[in-house]
Amino acid sequence: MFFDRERELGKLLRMVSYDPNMITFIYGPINSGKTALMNEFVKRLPNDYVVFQVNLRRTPITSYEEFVDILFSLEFRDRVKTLKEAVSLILSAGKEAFGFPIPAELLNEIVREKKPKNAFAYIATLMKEVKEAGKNSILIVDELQVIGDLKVNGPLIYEMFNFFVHLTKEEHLAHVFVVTSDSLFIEKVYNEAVLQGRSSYFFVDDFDKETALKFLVSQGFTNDEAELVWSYFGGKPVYLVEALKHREELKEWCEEVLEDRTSWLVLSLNSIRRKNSELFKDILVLLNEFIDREIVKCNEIDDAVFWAVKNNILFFDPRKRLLRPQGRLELLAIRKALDEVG
Ligand SMILES: Nc1ncnc2c1ncn2[C@@H]1O[C@H](COP(=O)(O)OP(=O)(O)OP(=O)(O)O)[C@@H](O)[C@H]1O
Repeated sequence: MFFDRERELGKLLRMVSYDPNMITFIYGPINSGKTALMNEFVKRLPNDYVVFQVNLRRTPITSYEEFVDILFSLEFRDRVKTLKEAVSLILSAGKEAFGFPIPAELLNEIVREKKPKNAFAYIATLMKEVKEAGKNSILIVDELQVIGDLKVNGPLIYEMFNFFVHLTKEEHLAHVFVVTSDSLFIEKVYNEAVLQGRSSYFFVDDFDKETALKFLVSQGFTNDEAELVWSYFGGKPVYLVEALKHREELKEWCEEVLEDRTSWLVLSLNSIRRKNSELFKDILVLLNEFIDREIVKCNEIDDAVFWAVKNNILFFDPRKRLLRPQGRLELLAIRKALDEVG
């Protein structure tokens, strides 16, 4: 059951009705519904689009071979002998193509030579052929940051950024969407010279109050029940969906989830206190800012901010340079945890 996001869907569909020009980074707090939104977007695309999804979160990627494995998914292995056959397979597969079909011989060469450029050149050629056949390519990459440390003749991520610029601004071959919840990654991307003037940012936030309440009421909740859920979880879709399963003992369930999140935070803070008392003090000062505010200005990612963002307690928006809890649950957990450790 997919709910709302009509404004976001309208924007995305409009975006791809023009020639590709920029890489679009889809970002936002954790579990805000980025993946669900992109899935719905794909469903609503007209049939003259071909969507290639590269999901890097499925398995850990620690080598070039593993990266190539994800790119050229097993599903299409050994099914084509030539580029022409690969293109036919894509065109006959419908709107969603999972991975890029590639002749086995070429794949072996790409793995042997360890030159990501060759893999990307092959994909660009495929997309060119797709375009000549009258279809528009869309590339959606989920969790690109997982290859952040991977080096294959230099950092692989830069090779990918260059490839995305080639597909968009230079050749207008494909719309490229990079989806991530990692705001530290977005911060790096935002300051990356190679991406200046070549990327745009699309923010997917939790539902606002009106939408969250509408969703819950549309699923049979009373206004009071919906208000109660909002007071614990704000508009975080994942919890709204979970709340539906706990209607019989709603208040207890809300309290339990908050208790769990608070205990986890107290444990993490106590562990930091033992290991690094200076950092612990700085984190306390930082979290104390949220005692009477929900959002604060942040100009510098110091160690305390880094820790809180890395551990998904806070979310940092690099464009507005704002820091806030990942969701309402985290805001409440911070306030309770400070009572215990402070
Ligand atoms: N528009 C929506 N309508 C109904 N349910 C939704 C919607 N968006 C998200 N959800 C629910 O919330 C869950 C989490 O959403 P999703 O996985 O899309 O978040 P995400 O932002 O991609 O997460 P991550 O932070 O892990 O990248 C979904 O599995 C779904 O149950």
